[in-house]
Amino acid sequence: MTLLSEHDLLIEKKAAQEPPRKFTHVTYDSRQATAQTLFFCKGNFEPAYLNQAKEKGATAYVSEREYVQGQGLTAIIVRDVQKAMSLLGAAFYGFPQNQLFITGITGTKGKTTTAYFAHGVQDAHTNGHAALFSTIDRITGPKPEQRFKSDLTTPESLDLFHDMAEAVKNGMTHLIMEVSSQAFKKNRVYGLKYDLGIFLNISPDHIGRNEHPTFEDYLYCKEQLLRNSKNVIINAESQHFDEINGAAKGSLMDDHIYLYARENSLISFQTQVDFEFKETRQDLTESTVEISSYSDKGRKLAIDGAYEVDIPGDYNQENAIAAIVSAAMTGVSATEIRQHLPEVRVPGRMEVFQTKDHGTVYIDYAHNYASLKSLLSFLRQQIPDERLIVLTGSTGDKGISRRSGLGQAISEEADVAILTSDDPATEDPLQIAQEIDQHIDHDQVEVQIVLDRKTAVKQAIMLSKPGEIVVLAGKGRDATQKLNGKNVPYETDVKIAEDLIKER
Ligand SMILES: CC(=O)N[C@H]1[C@@H](OP(=O)(O)OP(=O)(O)OC[C@H]2O[C@@H](n3ccc(=O)[nH]c3=O)[C@H](O)[C@@H]2O)O[C@H](CO)[C@@H](O)[C@@H]1O[C@H](C)C(=O)N[C@@H](C)C(=O)N[C@H](CCC(=O)O)C(=O)O
Ligand SMILES: Nc1ncnc2c1ncn2[C@@H]1O[C@H](COP(=O)(O)OP(=O)(O)OP(=O)(O)O)[C@@H](O)[C@H]1O
Repeated sequence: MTLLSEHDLLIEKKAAQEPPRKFTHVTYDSRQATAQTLFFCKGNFEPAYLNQAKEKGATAYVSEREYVQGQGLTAIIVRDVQKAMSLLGAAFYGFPQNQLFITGITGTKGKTTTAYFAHGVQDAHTNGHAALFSTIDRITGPKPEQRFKSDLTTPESLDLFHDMAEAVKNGMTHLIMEVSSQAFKKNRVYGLKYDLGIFLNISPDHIGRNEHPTFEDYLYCKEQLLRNSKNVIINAESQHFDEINGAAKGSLMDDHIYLYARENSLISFQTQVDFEFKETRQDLTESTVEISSYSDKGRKLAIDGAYEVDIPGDYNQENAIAAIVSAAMTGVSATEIRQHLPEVRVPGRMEVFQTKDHGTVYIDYAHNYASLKSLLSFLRQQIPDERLIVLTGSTGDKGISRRSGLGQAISEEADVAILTSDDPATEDPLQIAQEIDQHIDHDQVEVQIVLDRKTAVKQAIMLSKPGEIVVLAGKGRDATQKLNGKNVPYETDVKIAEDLIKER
């Protein structure tokens, strides 16, 4: 109760006749309640869930209002249940964050890739004692059963602190986690402080029903990482850099803010950054970047010199720089970083497959303007005179602005577009494809609509000739399709492509 009062969250506590002495479980899902559970009523909650929680043994509930269904239980009425849940969750699991060096990563694009880079290097440095909470998977320990698939980029607070506590129990000393703007908006990470926060970039995305009402709200939520970190690393080339840097300066002294930018970028002439980097070699599969430090605090990290990045794409160099600086700040030497960075691969991000009789196939997660544009313009530079064939769809029920963005990126860079399904959810995939198509310049790009994704993948590869590039965008290694509102198993773009390539 003290914790809630300190944060001005407690409105009232109504104790049951026999108030609980202790709790052995906390949950926000009535189906998971057991004896002596503290139950949280949040989100699209239905009062009947409280009946179920009570039947299963819950002894108290936390909620923004009192429910008749909660009669007989201790009721803890709070101003904001999500905030209360995060604080009480951390306390229930013994404040596991205090025993981990936590690196939080935010940005519209590159969170997962940067998290994998940082994790790969920190895990090697700590002999397997770095945990990872990413969009793809969560790693809470070194054993295979301590690695599982994620459902959200940043878990609900109770799950977050549960998994952190597991990581501590499994001997982990470091945690690298992606922090989505939704996590801040929904207070999944309320009260959590990061040892290090990385801000990669921001561009319009995640605006709409169930997400952010405006871009300003999206930016404000992302900036919370800077306000809750002890040290921050910021990509100075990000759009809205002045606001982002301003948010960092609002809560941190300059000594705790590390800025990086590409050499000769506009911002590198306007602002004193701590690190500049330049590409010294790049091809279709890898690149080399060279870092130079330009401040005392930058020089102290001793990371000047060349690094190999074995995931293609110039934007992955930016992601790698953030990971290199962050690793150095956690005590990893430049030699170790140089050794382990090239070993990192990210499932479903820039995976390259060579065919015998057709083009080179890239499987990537790009699914909005910013990411598809970066990907295609990188590939276009590599093959200025050959055809670039792109397969994409766009998700239903969210990110509506992505449809025009994808059409625009295709018009600017591609020669052929195959429009298909990508989690249409409850929407008609044909209509989504037509919406993307409306934004494609038909004088520049030949368009085909093939709604069955497996057929579309095969068609895209078969259409290509040696020297050309096929991009299968949007799904990475996703093994489900959301069709007609249901999650249906999907072989994955990777498996379909591999099987076809084996045959050809
Ligand atoms: C809008 C939003 O944030 N929704 C999240 C939220 O939903 P919610 O609280 O309304 O939960 P709900 O599923 O409607 O159910 C209401 C409550 O009743 C409970 N319940 C339900 C059934 C029952 O029988 N008994 C019971 O007690 C549920 O456990 C829940 O506590 O809490 C759920 C977990 O408890 C999340 O799964 C869900 O994320 C939805 C699915 C989602 O897609 N969110 C996206 C937008 C998201 O958060 N994405 C970001 C990444 C975006 C980015 O890159 O920026 C992320 O971090 O993943
Ligand atoms: N720094 C970057 N700038 C622009 N595009 C990028 C950057 N890094 C990665 N991408 C593109 O975005 C896609 C998604 O990358 P990644 O999964 O690392 O980002 P994310 O922030 O975790 O994305 P999401 O929020 O969609 O899960 C990649 O497949 C690539 O096409």
